[in-house]
Amino acid sequence: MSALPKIAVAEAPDLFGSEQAALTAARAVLAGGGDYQRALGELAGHYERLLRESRRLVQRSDRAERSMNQLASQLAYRASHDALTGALNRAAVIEQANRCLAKQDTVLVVLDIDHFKQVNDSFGHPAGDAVIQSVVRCLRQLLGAQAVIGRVGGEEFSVVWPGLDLQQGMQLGERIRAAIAAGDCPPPLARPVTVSVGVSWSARGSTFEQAYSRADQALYRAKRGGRNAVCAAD
Ligand SMILES: Nc1nc2c(ncn2[C@@H]2O[C@H](COP(=O)(O)OP(=O)(O)OP(=O)(O)O)[C@@H](O)[C@H]2O)c(=O)[nH]1
Repeated sequence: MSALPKIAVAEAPDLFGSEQAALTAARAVLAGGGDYQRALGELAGHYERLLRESRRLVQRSDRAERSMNQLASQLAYRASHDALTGALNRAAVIEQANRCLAKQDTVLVVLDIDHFKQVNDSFGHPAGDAVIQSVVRCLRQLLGAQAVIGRVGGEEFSVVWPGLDLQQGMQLGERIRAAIAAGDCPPPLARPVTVSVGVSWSARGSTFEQAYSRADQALYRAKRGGRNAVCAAD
């Protein structure tokens, strides 16, 4: 069997060739004597340049790290928030609710805009979008920035509130219903919309699916009962 031909591997150029040469020359002077001043001068020149370049590289890498961090937090925000309203998206609501339920009893309020299809049909999809945004704005104003407000479907929203009992949950649901019914939506609607609300209370250790399915059944009863109403889960 014939020997395999040797493949020439190109060596990467030494990025610090001239600095290395100056260092070698300085070492030689140090070991055997010679033109100290010249060797030191060359070394100092290279050292200064290296410092300058290093500073520039460190600044550049700091800038790159800052923009990577910004990008990472933007991506994390987009992955957990609804683009139209800035509310938590469904996956983030599930995560937050399960986290709350693992620690304590929790109330889940689910609300759905009444006759929303008519808004879209009468005023167009962009007006419908503005109504969705106004509902979330109203929830934020009413409940504060710390409240866990989510958009769990097209025109369906949720509020997760740990530590409340069912009666307090019903009061919360009623405050939400009343506040939305009292506020005007942006033009061309320029009148209030209403929401139907379902409220469930779940003991610590329950899952989001259990809490949601009971709140959703209550919401369904609120719709069937005539809308613009709050119902508690059995
Ligand atoms: N503008 C807009 N409309 C949406 C969005 N997501 C869902 N929808 C609309 O929401 C409407 C929901 O209609 P339905 O489920 O029939 O409910 P509804 O008309 O609100 O009636 P009820 O819930 O029974 O009171 C549909 O017309 C969807 O197209 C969205 O992001 N923007």
